[in-house]
Amino acid sequence: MNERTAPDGRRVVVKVGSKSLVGDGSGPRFEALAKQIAALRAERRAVLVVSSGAIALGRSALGFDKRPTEIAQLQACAAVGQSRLMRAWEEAFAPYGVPVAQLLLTHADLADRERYLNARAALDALWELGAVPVINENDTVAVEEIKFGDNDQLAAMVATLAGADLLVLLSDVEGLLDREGKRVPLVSDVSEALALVGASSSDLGTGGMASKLEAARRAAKRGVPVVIADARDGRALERVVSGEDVGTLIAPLGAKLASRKHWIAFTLRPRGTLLLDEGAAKAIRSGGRSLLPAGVIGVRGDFSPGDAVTLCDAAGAEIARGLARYGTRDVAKLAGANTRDIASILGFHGGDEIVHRDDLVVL
Ligand SMILES: Nc1ncnc2c1ncn2[C@@H]1O[C@H](COP(=O)(O)OP(=O)(O)O)[C@@H](O)[C@H]1O
Ligand SMILES: N[C@@H](CCC(=O)OP(=O)(O)O)C(=O)O
Repeated sequence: MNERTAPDGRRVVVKVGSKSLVGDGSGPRFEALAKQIAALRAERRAVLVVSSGAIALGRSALGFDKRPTEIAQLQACAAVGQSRLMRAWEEAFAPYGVPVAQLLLTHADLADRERYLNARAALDALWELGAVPVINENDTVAVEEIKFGDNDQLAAMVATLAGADLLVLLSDVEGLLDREGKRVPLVSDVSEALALVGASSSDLGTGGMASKLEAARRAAKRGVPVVIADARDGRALERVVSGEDVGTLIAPLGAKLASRKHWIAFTLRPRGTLLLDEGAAKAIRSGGRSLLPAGVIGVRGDFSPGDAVTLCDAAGAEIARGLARYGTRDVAKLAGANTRDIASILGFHGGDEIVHRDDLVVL
């Protein structure tokens, strides 16, 4: 596929990287973005911003000349920088009379289905009331286990949460560049595109191009097209939404996963691994089947009933993700057993399946 078509941007998530917001000329960046977003709202589009930059802004306010490495210091930078970041957004939107709303999220907020749905309702209410939500990770309280990874991943999760039909990742590059430094307009195979990627050149951002492509892969599974575009172009967002050939479009391929299944596979973090024998691996791969105890040959990790687990074939290759009906110890006892023996092995019966097909996503 090498032709681009205009994305249907009724609901648009725009992620802006630290370097773009806090590097040279950051004042005009906030203003240029606010102007474009206000114009999109006037066309009755719903827009939300995932904004990085808290740590970078806080770090200069606190006098660090390099990014600190100690977690507590990074958290302090985020706490100081976040309010400056919001002030910059508020000032940029003020001329258009657009209220901005701060949402700080941790992964734990989205890993709980009820909190996830509450966050979705809050976004809908904000849009209905005419505000522009500005989302960042709650870095001040987010320790390693509850981190999203980086804001590219946060943006992909927020795009599916918000039911977006377009995700724009703005960075300080034209888009994905090939080995000759030329812009790649369209990516249909993320794994192939990843081969082009080197490390990020700055100590401001955390993601790099690989992270943007991973985020795009994640969003594409929910049918959301992603464009990586250049924040240095003051009209980039406008151009992307109107379908101009700028940046790199990562087009969704294949069937679109249902919202809950996407959440199981791409928002939840697997707490353990189930190893399957050949027959079970085949049955799961072909789709539409539950995992029964008989096909389990090994279990790793520490999970409870309802936690996400990853399902691997005997060679360790990941096949699927799903919600376990039993915890680690019980799965270990049930491995290889016949379904009718579950109650006698465990002393209770929590369901015939280790992972029910309704809770299972083949990758
Ligand atoms: N093939 C590539 N094409 C474009 N950029 C690349 C590529 N490989 C690595 N990069 C790096 O990725 C960076 C963008 O990621 P990052 O620094 O995390 O930005 P942001 O703060 O906007 O998230 C670019 O500035 C560039 O240094
Ligand atoms: N949440 C952090 C940003 C983390 C991040 O992913 O940064 P970037 O790679 O610049 O998008 C902050 O506000 O500083």
